[in-house]
Amino acid sequence: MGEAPGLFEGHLQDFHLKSEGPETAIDVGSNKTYVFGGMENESTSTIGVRIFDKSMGEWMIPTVLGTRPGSSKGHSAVLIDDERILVVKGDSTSDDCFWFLEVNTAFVREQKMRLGTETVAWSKGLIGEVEKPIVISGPSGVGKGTLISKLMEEFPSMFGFSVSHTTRAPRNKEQNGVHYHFTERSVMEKDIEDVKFLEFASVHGNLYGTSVEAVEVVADKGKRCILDIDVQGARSIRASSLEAIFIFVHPPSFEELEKRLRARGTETEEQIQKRLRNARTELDQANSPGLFDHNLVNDDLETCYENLKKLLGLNEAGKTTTTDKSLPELFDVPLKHSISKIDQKILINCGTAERQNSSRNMFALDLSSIKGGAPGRTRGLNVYSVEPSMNGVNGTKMSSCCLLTS
Ligand SMILES: Nc1nc2c(ncn2[C@@H]2O[C@H](COP(=O)(O)OP(=O)(O)O)[C@@H](O)[C@H]2O)c(=O)[nH]1
Ligand SMILES: Nc1ncnc2c1ncn2[C@@H]1O[C@H](COP(=O)(O)OP(=O)(O)O)[C@@H](O)[C@H]1O
Repeated sequence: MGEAPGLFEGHLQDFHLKSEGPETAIDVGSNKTYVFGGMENESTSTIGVRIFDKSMGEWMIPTVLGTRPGSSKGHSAVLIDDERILVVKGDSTSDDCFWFLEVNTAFVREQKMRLGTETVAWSKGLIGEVEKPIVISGPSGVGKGTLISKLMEEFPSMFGFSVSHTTRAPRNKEQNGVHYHFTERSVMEKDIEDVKFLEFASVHGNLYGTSVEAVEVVADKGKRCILDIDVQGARSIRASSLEAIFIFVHPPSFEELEKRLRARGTETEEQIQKRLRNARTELDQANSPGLFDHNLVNDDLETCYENLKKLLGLNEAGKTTTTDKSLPELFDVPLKHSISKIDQKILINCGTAERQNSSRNMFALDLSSIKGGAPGRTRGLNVYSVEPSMNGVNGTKMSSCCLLTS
């Protein structure tokens, strides 16, 4: 904390402030100016964030949540609404140029209360429609893993598994980083403190959790995320900003569940007993109002799998289209570019002397399409190329114009 450096004196009211070096300042409300740029510190290479509180005349260094953008030699920024700022990284491609700094979303407000510090959260913007993640819950031994494996095998380009963290010991054939990230309890507890998990729960005596990164990795590949988590985790996800489809898998009978658990041969008798006790509670909770969207009974495996595909809209035709699914076409955002906000659209002008003949100089980002937010990715960005006109774009008069840095 300290005094505003001379650089900003007299300029802080200016909505689009240009600073020396790769720094940007954006006013949010009448009291705060968010300044970002440079490096956070020598050991991290990311865009740092500071806040100047005008009423107090003090700088604040916020707690920064979410995966951060890599460092950039220049970026532009614009205030979207009183909840978030869009930062466009220069000298990058469209799969890594849109970053949202959440300053007052529900998630950020909640974390501010919890941490007792000024807090912001980064959320990377992903172009294109990504379908909602799928949460699959059900008692131990019901066949969740078997169903998920079948889905991933049949549709490898469509689905990606969210690899959870757990403190339980690996089973014989389980690989670290593939089935789970096997973790020490103390490490996982620290990561939970540092808000690295979307959700976590104590299940059968061990900690399990979905890290923000586990979901982001899948989203970044343009795949639909599948989460195999318990009922407590499903509840937490329901309450979070991650919109998902919730499926509960039932056994045909309690006896059959016990038979499968024993036949799997991965647990000791004591662990089997614990899992069976917990299964009764989980089965009771399957009917909690508003929690699960779909219930499946895994009696005959093939029938259950077909039903799962049906409820996910995967018929033979779907299979053909989804296998051909490709990521959106990439475009470059040069270091020198500018952005402007017009109603619910952001215009990105990539026009430079060298690129004057390029037909792909001007892009529009439709803000009305954005979904989700921190922690995780802001999905479904609709970006398209537009023709500039004398009076703005397609006759729309440009309002605020934003800075570019270099
Ligand atoms: N809340 C939560 N539960 C999880 C997570 N990962 C796995 N689980 C659940 O933990 C329970 C135990 O999983 P596991 O030890 O692999 O045993 P299994 O269900 O018998 O295969 C299952 O109900 C999983 O759905 C997670 O990240 N979060
Ligand atoms: N419909 C089914 N009929 C018979 N056995 C099944 C069926 N579905 C799964 N299994 C078997 O039951 C055991 C438990 O399945 P698994 O997928 O590990 O359950 P979960 O992931 O829910 O703990 C495995 O040995 C699996 O092969």
